Amino acid sequence: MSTAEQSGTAAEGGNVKEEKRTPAERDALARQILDKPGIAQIKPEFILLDHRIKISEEFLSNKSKEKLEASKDGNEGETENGASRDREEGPPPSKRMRLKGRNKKRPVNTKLHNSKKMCPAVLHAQECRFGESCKFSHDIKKFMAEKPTDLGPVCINFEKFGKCQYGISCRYGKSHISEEFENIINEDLYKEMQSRKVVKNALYKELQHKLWKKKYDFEKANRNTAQIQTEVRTRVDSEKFHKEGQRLTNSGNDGETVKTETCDSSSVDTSSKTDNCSSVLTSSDTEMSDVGSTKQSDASVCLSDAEGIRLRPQEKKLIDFSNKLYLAPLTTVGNLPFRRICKGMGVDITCCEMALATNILQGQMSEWALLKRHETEDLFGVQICGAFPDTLTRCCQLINDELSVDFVDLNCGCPIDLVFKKGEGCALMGKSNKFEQVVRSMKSVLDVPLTVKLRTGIFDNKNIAHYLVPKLRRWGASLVTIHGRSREQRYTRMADWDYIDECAKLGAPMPVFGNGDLLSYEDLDACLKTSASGGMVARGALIKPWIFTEMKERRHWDISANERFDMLKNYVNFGLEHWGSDHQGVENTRRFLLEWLSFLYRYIPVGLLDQVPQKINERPPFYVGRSDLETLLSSSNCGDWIKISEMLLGPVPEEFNFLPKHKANAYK
Ligand SMILES: Cc1cc2nc3c(=O)[nH]c(=O)nc-3n(C[C@H](O)[C@H](O)[C@H](O)COP(=O)(O)O)c2cc1C
Repeated sequence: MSTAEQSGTAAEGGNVKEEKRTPAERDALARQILDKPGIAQIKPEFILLDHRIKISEEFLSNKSKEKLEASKDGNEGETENGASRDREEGPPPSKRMRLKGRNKKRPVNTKLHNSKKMCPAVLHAQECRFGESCKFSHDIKKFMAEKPTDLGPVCINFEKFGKCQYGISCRYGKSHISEEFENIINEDLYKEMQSRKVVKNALYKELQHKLWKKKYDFEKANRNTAQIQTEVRTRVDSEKFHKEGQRLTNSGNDGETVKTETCDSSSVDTSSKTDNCSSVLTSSDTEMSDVGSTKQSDASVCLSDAEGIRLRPQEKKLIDFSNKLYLAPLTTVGNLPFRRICKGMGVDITCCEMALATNILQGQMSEWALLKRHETEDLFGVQICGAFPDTLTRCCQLINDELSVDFVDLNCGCPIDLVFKKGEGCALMGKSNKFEQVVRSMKSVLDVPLTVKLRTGIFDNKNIAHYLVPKLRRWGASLVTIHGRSREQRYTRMADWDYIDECAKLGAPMPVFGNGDLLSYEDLDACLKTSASGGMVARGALIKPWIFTEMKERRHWDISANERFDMLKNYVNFGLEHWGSDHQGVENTRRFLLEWLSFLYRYIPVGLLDQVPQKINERPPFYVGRSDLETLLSSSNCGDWIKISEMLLGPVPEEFNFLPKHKANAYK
């Protein structure tokens, strides 16, 4: 039985018999639960057998109070939004249900009807060019009369930038909307902030049009890709020819076939078990020719540019990645406001969420939004994902020429079917020749370092990263990060740090970062005892962003619930800055906050633990915090996350629904 199943069974027992137990029996059961392996060691006095979170009424919105009343009448099973249940209620879901994926059929976010939105032109005191046919409201008085009451007295955008661009539609408009419904501007502050460029990498209209009309000049990328593709293909053909000749000679001699290393010249053989790294070290005959060809092509590609001044390899920007703390790219949750929180907690390297190269090349606004960089992000990279050398190289040229980034990361770890089946993400690991073309071509158009994020391999027990790491060094990667699990494993097992160690040795002197299960400074210490040059933190940062402070100061921080709540307030303010302070901005901020809360609740306060540190895959029994707020923050109940969002962003709109997007927030 798995750890999670064990804990589930124990807790279920607790729920069913709760009414009939004496205090002594309850205590005994609590200890029994605690003694189970894989369960976080919470001090017995905090263990709660009745799992319903008790929250002071002051924290509850009117809607929540109504729901609470309803639940007292017996409708306890469903949470506030009717979407999720307490994790120990009812029979455990079948394997099929668990594997089904929660993000299918997720409820769609409710959107305000266009007639209830102000026309953007009117908002900015301009004339609307659509006139009568405009689908938005032009009636300012009606709009203001119907507008719900403000969510707070202070608008973060007005306070920080001297002007709130959401004008009268701002949900915190009291501070900057005059009695005549005009948007007040603090001119001095506004001018100062305009010149500062707090957020970089926005897509401007002219560039978007060029991309839409396919008028951007990708000559450099196209030329380099074609040249490198020809080189790789010629080498592969000559190797094939050579091998075939050898095979014929040998079969002519004594009938034996010769087994040769397939890794350099063809697709990585993912069907054979390749756990022994020594084979890579000894099969270096092709390595030498590889090194030669890479060097030669790099030189020719980088120095043959006639159109302008190009950087020679030794002039390109170098980054010393070693011993830096790296916040992993995190789709949906690793947004700019969250990265600002982590910067405040001491992280060194930040990276944007994975962006698809094809969408960037098409000038899609939503994809470009992922590439935005805040001024506090002093070592910042963008992560791109794609399948083909030409698209990825063009995307790199665009990033290199138009954006402010310190490095570009190639995603070769994404396991999801949608990406994998297109030959992107993790699939590149299984195509050695294509992988070489991709990395060398991308590298050839970049003036900043190229980094690569890998998994141990595609299939369980068939590790292939050790083949690829030395090659990536030769192809020009400046850093490789290895997530110590295969695509097939997802999060079902602990990351394999011994294997990461072996790969890091093979990659030297190129730095190799380890990634997987880091949740405390002790975990980082263990990581740095391997040959890895540093650690990348993913879920650990979502569960406790102050992990970076703990790692830097080498201590456990018994952070109070109030401090954690203040952190959420900061996040919400960053969110209103980033997504906007009008209705849509508030609801976007709420949605991303809820996604984050679906990880954050897993933090167990240090002061409650019998055994420090908390481990990432340990599931705690139900417990009470040292205050109502601490208890609320530890709730795994989706309805409680919504309550927290209401404490920060006011009541949810009617028919509000939420289901977390990522399955990785579950213990299994
Ligand atoms: C919510 C979530 C989103 C992720 N998004 C990305 C991503 O966009 N790009 C990527 O390379 N890895 C992504 N990952 C994988 C993580 O970067 C990391 O490799 C993995 O979670 C293992 O690290 P951990 O054990 O510290 O969580 C994501 C992981 C999670 C949990």
